[in-house]
Amino acid sequence: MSTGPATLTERRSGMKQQLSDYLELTKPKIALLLLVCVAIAGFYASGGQPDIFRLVNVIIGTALVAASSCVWNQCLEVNADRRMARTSRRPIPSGRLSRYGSAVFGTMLGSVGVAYLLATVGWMPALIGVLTWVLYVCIYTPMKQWTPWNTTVGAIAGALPMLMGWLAVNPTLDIKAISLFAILFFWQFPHFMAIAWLYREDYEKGGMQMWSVVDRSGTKAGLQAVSGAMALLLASVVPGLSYIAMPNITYMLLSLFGGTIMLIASLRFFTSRDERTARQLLFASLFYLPIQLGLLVILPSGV
Ligand code: HEM
Ligand SMILES: CC(C)=CCC/C(C)=C/CC/C(C)=C/COP(=O)(O)OP(=O)(O)O
Repeated sequence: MSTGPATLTERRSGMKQQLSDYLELTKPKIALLLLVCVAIAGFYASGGQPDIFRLVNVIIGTALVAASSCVWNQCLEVNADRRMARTSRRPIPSGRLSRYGSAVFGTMLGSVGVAYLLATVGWMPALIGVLTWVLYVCIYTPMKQWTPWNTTVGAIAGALPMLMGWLAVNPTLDIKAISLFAILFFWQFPHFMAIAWLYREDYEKGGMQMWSVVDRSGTKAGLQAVSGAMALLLASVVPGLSYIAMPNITYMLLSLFGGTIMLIASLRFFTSRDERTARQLLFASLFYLPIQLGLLVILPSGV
C-alpha cells in the first residue's frame, strides 16, 4: 500500500475514474436510445422540416433531465443494487461515489436541464420533463419493491420523452403523437419482460417484485411480453394511416413485418421461457426500435 503523496499520474487516473463513474451513473446507453426517440419525435412532428435549433435544444434538455433521473434512481436504490450481481459494481453501491455527492450531481443536472428546456423550447416539454422525472424517481423506483405493476408505470416514464420531442416543435398532440408514445410504451413490455426473466434471481435478491419474481413459472412475464408486442404491432401501423394524403403502404407493410418479428420473438419466449429465447427477445427489441423509428424518418406519411 502506498503511503506517500499521489503522483500526478495517479491523480490523473483517479480523476478519469471519477469522470467515468459519474458518466456511468447517468445510464448513458439507455439515454442514447431515448434521445434518438426524442430526435425522431421532433423530426416527425415537424413534418420532416424541423427547426434544427429547437430539435438540438430539446435533445440537450431531455438528456440532462433524464440523466438526473437515472442518478437519483441509483441514489434511492443503493441497498437493493448492492444485493444484485448486475448492479453491485455500480459507482454508489461499490463505494466509488458517495450517495450525497451523487444526489447533488443529480440535482444539478435536473435543475439545469429544466431551466434549459424552459429557456429554449418552452414550458410544455419542460413540464413533461418534470412529470417524467417525478414518475420515474418518486413513483416507479419505490414501486419496484411493492408490486409487479411497477413496469407499467416505468413504461409511461420511458415513453413520455417522445412527447417532449414532439411538443418542442409542434404544440398540438394529435393521433400521430399518441401513436409515437404508444410505440415506445408498448415496446417496453417485450423489452423488459425478457430482462426480468434473465435477471429474476437477481431481482428476487434485491426484493424487486417483478412479474418473473412473483410468478416463477414465467407465464405472467411471457403474457405481458406477448400482449405488449401485439399492441406494439397495431400502434406501429397507425402513423402510416394518413388522413390527409394517401396511406403509406410501404411504411405499413414494413411496420407489420417488424412488429411480427417482435411478436414471434415474444411468443417463443412465452412458450419456452428459457435463457435463449429471452436473450433473443431482448436482442430483437434493441434492434427493432431504432429501425421502426427510422422508418418514420425515411418514409414520411404526410403529417
Ligand atoms: C419499463 C421500462 C424499462 C425497464 C425496466 C428497463 C430495464 C433495462 C435493464 C435492467 C437493462 C439492462 C439489461 C442488462 O444489463 O443486460 C436495460 C437495457 C437497455 N435498455 Fe431498457 N428498460 C426500460 C425501458 C427502456 C427505454 C424506454 C429505453 C430507451 C428508449 C431503453 C433502452 C435500453 C437499452 C439501449 C439497453 C441496452 C444497454 C444496456 O445494457 O445498458 N430501455 N433496460
Ligand atoms: C426526461 C426524463 C426524466 C426521462 C427519464 C426516462 C427514463 C430514464 C426512462 C427509463 C425507463 C426505465 C423504467 C428504465 C429502467 O430503470 P430501472 O431503474 O428499472 O433500471 P435498473 O434496474 O438498471 O436501475
